[in-house]
Amino acid sequence: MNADGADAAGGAAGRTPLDRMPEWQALARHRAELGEVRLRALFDGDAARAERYSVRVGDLYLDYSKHLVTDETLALLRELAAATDVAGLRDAMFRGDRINVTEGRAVLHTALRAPRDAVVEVDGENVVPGVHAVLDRMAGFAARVRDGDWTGHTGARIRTVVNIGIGGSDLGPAMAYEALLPYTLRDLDVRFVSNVDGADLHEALHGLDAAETLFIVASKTFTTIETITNATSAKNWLLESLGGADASAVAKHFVALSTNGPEVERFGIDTANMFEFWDWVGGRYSFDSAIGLSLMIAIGPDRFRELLDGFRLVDDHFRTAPPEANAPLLLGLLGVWYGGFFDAQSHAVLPYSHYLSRFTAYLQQLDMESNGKSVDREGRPVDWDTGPVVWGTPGTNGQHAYYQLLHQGTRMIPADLIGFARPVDELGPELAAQHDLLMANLFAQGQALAFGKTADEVRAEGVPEEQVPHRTFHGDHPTTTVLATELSPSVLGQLIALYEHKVFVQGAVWDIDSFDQWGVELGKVLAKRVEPALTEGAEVAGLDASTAALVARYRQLRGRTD
Ligand SMILES: O=P(O)(O)OC[C@H]1O[C@](O)(CO)[C@@H](O)[C@@H]1O
Repeated sequence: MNADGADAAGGAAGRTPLDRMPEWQALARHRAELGEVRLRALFDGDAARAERYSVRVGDLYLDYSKHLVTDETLALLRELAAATDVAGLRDAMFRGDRINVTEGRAVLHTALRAPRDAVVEVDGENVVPGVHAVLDRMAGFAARVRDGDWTGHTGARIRTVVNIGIGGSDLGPAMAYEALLPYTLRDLDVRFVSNVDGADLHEALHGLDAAETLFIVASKTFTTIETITNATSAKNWLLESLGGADASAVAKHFVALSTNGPEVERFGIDTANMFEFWDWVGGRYSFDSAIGLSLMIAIGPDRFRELLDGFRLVDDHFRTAPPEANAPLLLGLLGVWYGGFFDAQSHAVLPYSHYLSRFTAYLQQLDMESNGKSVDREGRPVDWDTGPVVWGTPGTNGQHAYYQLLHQGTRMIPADLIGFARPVDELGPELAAQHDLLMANLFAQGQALAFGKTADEVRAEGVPEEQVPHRTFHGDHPTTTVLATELSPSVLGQLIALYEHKVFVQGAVWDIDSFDQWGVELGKVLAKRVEPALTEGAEVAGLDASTAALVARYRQLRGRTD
């Protein structure tokens, strides 16, 4: 129960297991009755299918007509959403209920983009004024860095910003920085360091002048070993590079983004240089919080607010659009359909934009850390598949790498094809002209995946009979096409919110806690235990034979054996 006495699981306690729900069983029967679904037949039988199976949200147009579904499928999926109370849990999330049951936390990334006059309460306190206070501080700081008003220890202007963080404290801003490069100050470089492999920091520092470098240490907990290790090395580099400057130099070159003031202070960063956020912001949902500071410096506060507006547009849509036209709900349910009834194990996200080259990596954490769970919210093992493996890279590169498997392999891999009507202005006429070719590829891939090429069509081209099977494309590979106007800050916000809420819908249906991440803990604990074995040859109790042999071999290769 939360402070209001409401059910902490947002009404999910005691829920009938998904696969025993009549609505799930109705879908299973429907799937059996459908048998082989042929998209050619579905399109032939319904001239209006493309129009009917599309939805507009803000600047996004979603075509889901190339999915293996009928009106009945969609109706049954909506019934499943109703039976699993997706809307109830959604409202509980927006309201600030503690729907992250295993951590007892509210899940309020939506409050990060709420308008100033909104009221969102956690334990009776409106969190919105705090959100805007931090945004305003960030805007003030970002403006000073951009204008050259914030200077380093020697009085030099900041020319490079290095964000040190990992997971949700890296992937969002790193992805968005690349996505919005045309909107950035080109003479202010932003680099991202995440890996504890010293090579990452080494390369990021290459060629930098410490006097002109600002480090942003981004960590919700401020205890993440990778980030603290990198930040410590960066601090040492700075002080050394500044000719043995004293610790006061840190105040001009280090700021922190965190929920943990005491740890920030312990690290040696003045909390006056800390931009806070709150435990009700999950790491992978945090990039529109203070964690976005590096991005805000790069694109400026106004553009950052446009990004937040984009998020909010989709939040409002998700809260208010009817189920038939609710884009995140539809996308979530389609994934449930393929995971539950087609044994789809993975989901490809294929952006036809070079600027979105890190988009899928960002979604991997969003989706897989959220929905990679195997017990329900009450801790009972689930008997149904949960989150898929999410993967993909920008088209058209993927076409010349792994699309072969998408077209002719044996696996069911639903995919999202994401493209933009307009190329970015900066490209100039000649490069912008290439955009049509890029988009022709996107449309062609959706078409080929859906409709394939029959053996008769292959024969009609005069292909020798023995080659016909090799050149036949079965088709019926489902895709959603997301066609947006252009890759602007607002559109990026819309896209991310679309996926955030899609992931939410799936977690709600599958009855899992999409907001914890216990699965990352064991590896962290074991790494801490194994490290002394590598460095000092310490005995590690309970080390299995395989790992012990690997450790011994490693020490031998490092010349550390006695
Ligand atoms: O921001 P922090 O606390 O450094 O955590 C970084 C990342 O580590 C994780 O906790 C996983 O280990 C992610 O959920 C999070 O985004």
